[in-house]
Amino acid sequence: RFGDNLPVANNLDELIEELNKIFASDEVNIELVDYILRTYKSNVDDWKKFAKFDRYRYTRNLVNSGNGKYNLILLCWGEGQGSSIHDHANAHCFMKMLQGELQEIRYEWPKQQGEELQEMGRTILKENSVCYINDEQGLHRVENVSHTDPAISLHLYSPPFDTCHMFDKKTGRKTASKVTFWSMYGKKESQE
Ligand SMILES: O=C(O)CCSS
Ligand SMILES: [Fe+2]
Repeated sequence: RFGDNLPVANNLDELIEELNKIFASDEVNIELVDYILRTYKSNVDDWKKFAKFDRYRYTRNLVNSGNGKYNLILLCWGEGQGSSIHDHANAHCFMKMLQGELQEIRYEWPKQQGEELQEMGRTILKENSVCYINDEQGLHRVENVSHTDPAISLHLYSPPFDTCHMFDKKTGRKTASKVTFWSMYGKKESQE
C-alpha cells in the first residue's frame, strides 16, 4: 500500500518525529498516521512522566502540541472512570492503548429531538491497538470497565480543539464542553 521504506517508531520521541513529518504536508494521511501509531510498541519508560491519575475522573495530559497541527494527549483512566458520550469537533481522532483496556461504545448522531441515542456497537480496545473516529462515523463513549486495573491511552486530535459536545443518552441533547488538561508536558500547571 505504501513504499517499502516505511518508518518505524521505536519510542515516543521517534513517534512524535514521524508524526511531525506526516503532518508537515497539508492533507492528513489517515492510513499513515494509523500505521505509525501501530509501529510504536508501548513502553512505560517513554510515557510514565505524563501518567497522572485523579481519584474522581480520567485525566488528560498534554504530551505534544504537534507544531499546531495536532494535539498528542495521554489519558489516564482509573477503574470505572469513563468519558461522556461526545463528538470530536470535526477533527480526526486516533486512540492508541498504552496500558490496560478500554471499552468503546459508539452511537448514532441524534435524529429526533428527545429521542434516546441508538448504540451502534461496542469494542474492547486492547494494549497497543489503535482506533480511529471522526464525526462522520458517529459519537462514542470510552470507559475503563475494569474493577482492578487502570488504563492509559494516547490520543491524537487533528486539528487540535479545546471544545467539543457532550450528549445526553436519553434525550440526545448536546451541550458544549471545554476540554482541559490535567498536566502539560509532564508538569501540573501549578508546578514550576
Ligand atoms: O479527549 C477526551 O477527553 C475524550 C477521550 S475519548 S476520544
Ligand atoms: Fe472520543
